[in-house]
Amino acid sequence: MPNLLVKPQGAHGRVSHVTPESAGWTYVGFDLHRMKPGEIVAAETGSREVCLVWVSGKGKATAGGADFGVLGERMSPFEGAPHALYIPANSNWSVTAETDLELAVCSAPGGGDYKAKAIPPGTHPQLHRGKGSNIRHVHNIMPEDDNSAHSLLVVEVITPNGNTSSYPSHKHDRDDLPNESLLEETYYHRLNPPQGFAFQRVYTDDRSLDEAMAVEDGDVTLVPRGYHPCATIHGYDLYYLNVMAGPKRVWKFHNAREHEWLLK
Ligand SMILES: O=C(O)C[C@@H](O)[C@H](O)C(=O)CO
Repeated sequence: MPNLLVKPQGAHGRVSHVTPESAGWTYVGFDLHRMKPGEIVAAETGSREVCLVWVSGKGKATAGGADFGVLGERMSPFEGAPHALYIPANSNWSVTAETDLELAVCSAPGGGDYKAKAIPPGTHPQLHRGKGSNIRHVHNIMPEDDNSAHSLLVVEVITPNGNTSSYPSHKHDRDDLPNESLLEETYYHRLNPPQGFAFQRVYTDDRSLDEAMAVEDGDVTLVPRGYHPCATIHGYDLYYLNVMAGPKRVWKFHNAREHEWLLK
């Protein structure tokens, strides 16, 4: 099985590159580009649909021949909501950086009759989940109820320092609706301030998979199956961007029974 902790390669250009082949799975792809003003990244989508997320910085976008203008507002993922752009399969896109730009390219198998669409900040209200030291702040970017994609689900989460998230432990690794859906998932992690770290455990009930990872700024983690809670340490907030996809565009998770009391 591939290593579940993917470190960035350098500080400029395409620093993270996760494909279904490299991850040893079927659906989710994730790239992270760090661009300088004037640099261009462009691609054909082919059989996959794509959601571009302006993690930080500004850039001019075109998709499928349409001009979407300059997108991006925030200069840090810890400040406000993101701009994003959905592009269906069999199309193309380009982004020209106007400032230093941290651009995420989230992808999954395409299909259906979907149109390229900008997703500006405020499209989905910010959610606050959990209680006490399990409070975290959620910006949905492409949630399942928006009916605007074939298989991609995209969300970002801020976990304040000292808190947990993706917790109590839950999983989504069985195609058994209405009880549970099967979704692969990537996490793109940022820390504030950046010298910090956090932890993520990926594990199954039988512990045939059980990895505890120290996560640093810019790391990507892979969740092929199993529970995947995160924990931050005092002084360091954690941002992550999740990409999920599977055979059905439904996020139906199963809570670890032994921790469900925390929800009562
Ligand atoms: O609520 C959270 O803490 C975020 C998680 O739900 C995260 O998006 C995830 O684990 C999705 O399965």
